[in-house]
Amino acid sequence: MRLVGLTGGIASGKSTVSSLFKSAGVPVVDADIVARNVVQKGTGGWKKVVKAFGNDILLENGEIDRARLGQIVFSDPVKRKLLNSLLAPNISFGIFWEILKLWANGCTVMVVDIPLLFETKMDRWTNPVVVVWVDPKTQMERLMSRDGCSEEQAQNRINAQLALDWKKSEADIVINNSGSLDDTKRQFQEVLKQVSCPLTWKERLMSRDGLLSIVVCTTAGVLLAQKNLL
Ligand SMILES: CC(C)(COP(=O)(O)OP(=O)(O)OC[C@H]1O[C@@H](n2cnc3c(N)ncnc32)[C@H](O)[C@@H]1O)[C@@H](O)C(=O)NCCC(=O)NCCS
Ligand SMILES: Nc1ncnc2c1ncn2[C@@H]1O[C@H](COP(=O)(O)OP(=O)(O)OP(=O)(O)O)[C@@H](O)[C@H]1O
Repeated sequence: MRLVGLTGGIASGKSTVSSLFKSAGVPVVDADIVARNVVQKGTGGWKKVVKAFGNDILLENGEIDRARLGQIVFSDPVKRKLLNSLLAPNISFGIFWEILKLWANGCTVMVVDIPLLFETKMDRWTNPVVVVWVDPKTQMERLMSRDGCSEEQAQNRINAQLALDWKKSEADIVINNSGSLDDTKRQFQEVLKQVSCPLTWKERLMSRDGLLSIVVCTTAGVLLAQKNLL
């Protein structure tokens, strides 16, 4: 199995690239969706967050007010660390579960879209790591325009993550998303070729069918050996 790590900075274009992967038939595990699911009303994650941050972060219907919680954690590193530590186990398990389901379905190449891939050190489980990079000015403009936030709020969100240039330096593959969507799509075609190249023997062994072959061969070997010994 090949686990492709997809990461970048906030509003650098990860979701845009992950949609391209999905359109090309490559399944994507989206950590932002997992992170949303684990704090749905009544879940264990929801209970932990409400206990730590109080009822003030709830909407009238009892769901978490994400905008409110975002304002709190993106302007206070201590509170952000608290939220991260509370949710990390739930998010990691959720991601693992989604990967396991795809693996059990026989999927051999999948993408995990994790904004905090390097920050959470999950990059050690993925290969190759694709970083979606964007120049700082464009990142700021796109973030402010998409989220309708001020420059200060946008800067706080950018500062909450490791520097995008550093992530770029650690990447196996970089997609420069500073230009047009067509430009990104062109780069994506090359990336798709790279991530779809034949699996290495290690990746094959890690896939469902590879592991099944090992189990079948080992069982047959043991049975044969026992028969010969009798
Ligand atoms: C703070 C919250 C409530 C804000 O929700 P909101 O709907 O406004 O944003 P959303 O979840 O769509 O995240 C948007 C982007 O913000 C960035 N981001 C989210 N959480 C964090 C964080 N803890 N630290 C740094 N950046 C973050 C990511 O780039 C993400 O793609 C939410 O992001 C959250 O619960 N974060 C903690 C969970 C987490 O770590 N998520 C990242 C998945 S690896
Ligand atoms: N090449 C592009 N040209 C113009 N706009 C773009 C381009 N790529 C992405 N965008 C826009 O920039 C914004 C951020 O892109 P996107 O949501 O894909 O980023 P992201 O990295 O997934 O963000 P987040 O970290 O918040 O999840 C979106 O509004 C998107 O439509």
